[in-house]
Amino acid sequence: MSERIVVVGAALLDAGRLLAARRSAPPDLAGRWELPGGKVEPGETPERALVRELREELGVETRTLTRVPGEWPLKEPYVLHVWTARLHPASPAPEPLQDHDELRWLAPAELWTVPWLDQDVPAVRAVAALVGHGA
Ligand SMILES: Nc1nc2c([nH]c(=O)n2[C@H]2C[C@H](O)[C@@H](COP(=O)(O)OP(=O)(O)OP(=O)(O)O)O2)c(=O)[nH]1
Repeated sequence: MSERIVVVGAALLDAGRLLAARRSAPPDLAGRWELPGGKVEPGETPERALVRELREELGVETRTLTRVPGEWPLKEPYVLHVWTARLHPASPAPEPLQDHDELRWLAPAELWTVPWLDQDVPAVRAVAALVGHGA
């Protein structure tokens, strides 16, 4: 039986916009857009994993808010869980420090203007439904 590994993704929200991140690696994912985040490590809560990953990848300080209902299969053995998050008021602005080569804050009307990873599309739809982002 294969173990599932949870990947946490952030629906990072600011002023009604959602942060999308373009992956720079690995080659089969590069150029497509995702919700920044990463694997939950053993013994770590998803919320802590998300704060850690966003600090490492984007250089930001964040607060995790609520789980977006649902889970989405990625390449085995990974499964994607998504949490809404916000920047701390004193956080630096996000920068693509690791894993990404471009970031974009998407207003509701812009949500589908980036080529999301195929496996992220249903997750982004669920985020849109939860936060009232035009889907
Ligand atoms: N973070 C993130 N990963 C995703 C998404 N969609 C998707 O298929 N993935 C895949 C890419 C990877 O195969 C896997 C884990 O993501 P990751 O590479 O960001 O995880 P990580 O930072 O913990 O990885 P690592 O470099 O430390 O090994 O999930 C998504 O929306 N966000």
